[in-house]
Order: sequence, then C-alpha cells, then structure tokens
Amino acid sequence: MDRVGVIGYGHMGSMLVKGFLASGVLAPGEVVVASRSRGNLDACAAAWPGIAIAATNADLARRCRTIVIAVRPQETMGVLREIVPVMDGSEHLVSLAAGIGLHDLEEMYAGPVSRVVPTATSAVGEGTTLVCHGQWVGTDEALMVENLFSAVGSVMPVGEEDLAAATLLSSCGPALLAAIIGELAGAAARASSLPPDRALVLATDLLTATAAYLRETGRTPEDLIGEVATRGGVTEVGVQGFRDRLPGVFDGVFAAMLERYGGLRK
Ligand SMILES: NC(=O)c1ccc[n+]([C@@H]2O[C@H](COP(=O)([O-])OP(=O)(O)OC[C@H]3O[C@@H](n4cnc5c(N)ncnc54)[C@H](O)[C@@H]3O)[C@@H](O)[C@H]2O)c1
Ligand code: PRO
Repeated sequence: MDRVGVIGYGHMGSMLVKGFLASGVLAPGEVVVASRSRGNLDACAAAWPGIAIAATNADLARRCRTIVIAVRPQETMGVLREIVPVMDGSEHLVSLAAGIGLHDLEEMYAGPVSRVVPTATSAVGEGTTLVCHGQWVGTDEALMVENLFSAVGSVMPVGEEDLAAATLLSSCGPALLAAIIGELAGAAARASSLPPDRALVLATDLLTATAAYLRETGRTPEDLIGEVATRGGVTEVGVQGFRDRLPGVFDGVFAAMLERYGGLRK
C-alpha cells in the first residue's frame, strides 16, 4: 500500500495510528506522522518502531499518497496552506475537522478530498466512523479510505447535509452518554449508601447491556421500555419524568452544539 500520512498526533491522530498499526491494516513502514509537539512525536516513535516522522507537514505531504489531517478545525486551513503547494493533485486528502465543509477544502485543494469523522470509542474498536467523499474521489480511493477506517470500528457513508447531526450523535455522543451515565450513577449514590465507584460500575454495565440488548434483539427503545416498565411499577415514573423534561433539554443541547459546529473554523 502507498504511504499514509497523519498530520497531528493528538487524541485522534494517535488513536488512528494505533488502530491502523495494531489491526495490521498498515505496517509501520507505511505510515508517516507529523505533529507540532516534539513530545508527542517522540512518544509516537517510541511506541511504533519503524514508523517515519516527518520534519514538516510539507515533508510528509511529499512522501504520502493519502494524507489524514487530524489537527483542530481552527488549524486545518493553515496546514492546507503548508502542504497544498507541494502536492500534485493526485494525493487523497482526508480531513477530520468538524465543521469544515468539502467546498472549503476543495477550494484550497483541487484533488480528491474526503471528510471522515471517527469517534473516541474507536480506540477500543467500537463506534461508527462517518465518511463523506468529495466530487473528485474515485471508487478505489473511497474503498481504500473506508477499508482503512474499518480497522477502528464500523464505517458509515453519510451525505454532507447530514454530517453535522450525525457527528453530534456518533462522535460527540460518547461524551454526552458519559455525562448521562455519570449523572445516573451520581443520583443513585446520593440516594443511598452505595459508594460512587460501585454506582458507576452498575451504570456502565447498564449502558453496555442495554446497547447489546437493543442490537441483538432488534427491538426498539420503545419496546424495551414496555418490557421494563411494569404497569403501576417504579420505572414508569422515571420514564415519564424523562419524557416531561428531556426532549426540550436534548433539542436545546443539539441546537447549541450545531451553532458551535457552524463556527468552528473561525
Ligand atoms: N476528539 C474526537 O473525539 C474527535 C472525533 C472526530 C473528529 N475530531 C476532529 O479531529 C481533529 C483533531 O481533534 P483532537 O481531539 O485529536 O485534537 P487534539 O488537540 O488532541 O490534537 C491535535 C494535534 O494537532 C497538533 N497540531 C496543531 N497544529 C498543528 C500543525 N499546524 N501541524 C501539525 N500538527 C499540529 C497538536 O500538537 C495536537 O497534537 C479535529 O479537527 C476534530 O474536529 C475529533
Ligand atoms: N469531538 C470534536 C469536538 O468536540 C468533534 C466531534 C467530537 O469538536
């Protein structure tokens, strides 16, 4: 396989390099990394003997056919200004930047561009990576990128018009669910003598068990509520409490996140 470059060795960049190499989809000699922080690069070189570290982003771009940009959205255009002048238009640019559209990326680089949105849970091979290919991406290039990212979970192609909402769900979602799990565990601990760490174990197990149940049975959330909530029992009080309060809270949270998403590149 031609070499794959990863620019930015932060949370996502390091998680992806680990996923690509640990799964065997890439060998260390097929990966080049560049990042601003020397400490991160030293950690990368120590963790993955044989991996190439590029001195600059432009140096990486000269050596790779696929270039994954894993810097923050605010830094993405600056990275493009460094690398586009040394690219010949055939390299496949893969941007992770939330909120930076294909139009903006293709205005800077007139070649194959894809937007890819992994999730932090990809670190354990779980979760969905969203992909959205630009107009110059051919079938082989699309398959190559989708195959690469399937090393860290499942891959779902999404139209760009839906990418923002899908990102909030699948990629911001782990943090949102973690916050909910923390609140549930906290409420149980405050209402009892259960130590918080034991409440958290119960809440975390609840999350994986519920997901496994829904996935394996194919039943809907509504079906499961019907099975759990014994008529006249305690669950229906809790479900009703959520139904009275949560839709407004969730719509408000999504609206606030979408507003931030729309302004991320500034
Ligand atoms: N964290 C997530 O769960 C997640 C999920 C999907 C998409 N994303 C997207 O991935 C991108 C990276 O997010 P992150 O959470 O890994 O951020 P991060 O801050 O952890 O990592 C960014 C890395 O880029 C490096 N960097 C900054 N400027 C650079 C430059 N000019 N050249 C080279 N390296 C540079 C930094 O030193 C840092 O190591 C963002 O665009 C974000 O929108 C993040
Ligand atoms: N993490 C990035 C952010 O919080 C984008 C999706 C998940 O902006």
